[in-house]
Amino acid sequence: MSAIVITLETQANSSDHLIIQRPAAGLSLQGRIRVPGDKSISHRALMLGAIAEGETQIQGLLLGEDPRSTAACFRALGAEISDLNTELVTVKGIGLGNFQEPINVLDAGNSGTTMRLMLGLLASHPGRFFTVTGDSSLRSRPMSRVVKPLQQMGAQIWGRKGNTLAPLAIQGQALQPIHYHSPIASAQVKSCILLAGLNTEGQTTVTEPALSRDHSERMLRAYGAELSIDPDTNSVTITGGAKLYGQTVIVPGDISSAAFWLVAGAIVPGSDLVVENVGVNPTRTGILEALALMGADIQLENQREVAGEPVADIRVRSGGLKSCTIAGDIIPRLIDEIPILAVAAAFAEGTTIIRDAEELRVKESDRITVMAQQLNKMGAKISELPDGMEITGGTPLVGAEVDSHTDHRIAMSLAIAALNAIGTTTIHRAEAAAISYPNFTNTLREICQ
Ligand SMILES: O=C(O)C1=C[C@@H](OP(=O)(O)O)[C@@H](O)[C@H](O)C1
Ligand SMILES: C=C(OP(=O)(O)O)C(=O)O
Repeated sequence: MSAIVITLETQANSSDHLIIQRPAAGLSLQGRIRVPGDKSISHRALMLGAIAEGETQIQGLLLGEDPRSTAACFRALGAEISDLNTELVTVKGIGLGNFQEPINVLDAGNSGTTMRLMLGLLASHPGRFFTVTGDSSLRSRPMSRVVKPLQQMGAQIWGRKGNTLAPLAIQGQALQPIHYHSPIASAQVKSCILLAGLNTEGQTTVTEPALSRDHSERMLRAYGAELSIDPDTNSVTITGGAKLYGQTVIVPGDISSAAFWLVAGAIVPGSDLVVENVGVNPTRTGILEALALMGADIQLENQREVAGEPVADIRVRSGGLKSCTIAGDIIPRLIDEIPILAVAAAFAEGTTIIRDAEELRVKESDRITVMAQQLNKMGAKISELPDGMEITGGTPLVGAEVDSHTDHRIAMSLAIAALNAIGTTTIHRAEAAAISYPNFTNTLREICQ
């Protein structure tokens, strides 16, 4: 039985080709693995640590490019953040309202979360001027979704294309509280307004059309903010002016990263994998529900609560998958997992429909178009819908030359598809994985042994 060959080749332009040569038979995935820290929680631990009084200690921080961008921005705003490459990261907070005016542009890199959440804080710091930018992907992503409500609070923000695109310039102001009815279920929009509200006298409320991830709400409370939540209307109200105090944050493994292994274990015959220590906050577990609908054999073991977030070990064993329909309120609870869900659907019997996911078009890439194009190169049958995809599974995939379009979730989803495709797949620009999962290729090798 020949083994799988996984090669990472760095090109002259310093981008990587990930080459996966799958054996004709005999591959199964085995082992107990861990995934890196949750990206959403990592950003928030750094940000709230920076605006709190005293010291925050963070265990298990994600060392991906995105949280590194957050750390760099908040260092420039005055917080003392220790070396990120250590087991315990400490943040010496400067207290709410105390940002220093950075002497240069704040660079959020590839991270929408960094830019949108930070904008809420910057806009509400009177007397300071800030400029923010990002990489070419982030500079093309819509910022009006946060700029508009911040302007309703009195913020002064300027940007390209009618203040909708970064680079943005912000003249900090004392803001007015609002009740904002967000047209989209977005944790970034919700968190931006809550952070602006934190630094604004009075009560600021955000209502969203469906519940998005609630890490900000949980962590703001833990740091000492006054928050009330109305689950019937998906509304959160924050009372401005509270002092935050440094906390110990233990970051669980990221379910969005675990999703790659859950799908890999479900589709590669004979597999039995356990992903340990994964955050299973109910606002993030849509992927588990979707895979259950598809008939995947997934079990939660050792369920517990760690530092205010539910955590479990997740076991997956391979088995035939069937198609399903994913739409409506579940979408925000699995938004980042749709690329890998498309891979699962390509191996499932029947036609899977994904709808209400137009947000995918404004992520790091247009994830609807890119996933359809790239997986179709491998022989998948995916047609685009304006707000999703129609995926007819069951035909074997074959190795091909594919491209991540510099989108981390696309790079990793294509690698998992390659594990179950006949022959050799080359993923161009695979280095994008480091945005949220720096050790992805090592874990891939580990479970294929
Ligand atoms: O708040 C967060 O940490 C995130 C919210 C989501 O974005 P939207 O708020 O744009 O849906 C998600 O896609 C992103 O990866 C992380
Ligand atoms: C969309 C994502 O992140 P962000 O919006 O923070 O760039 C993601 O991680 O898939």
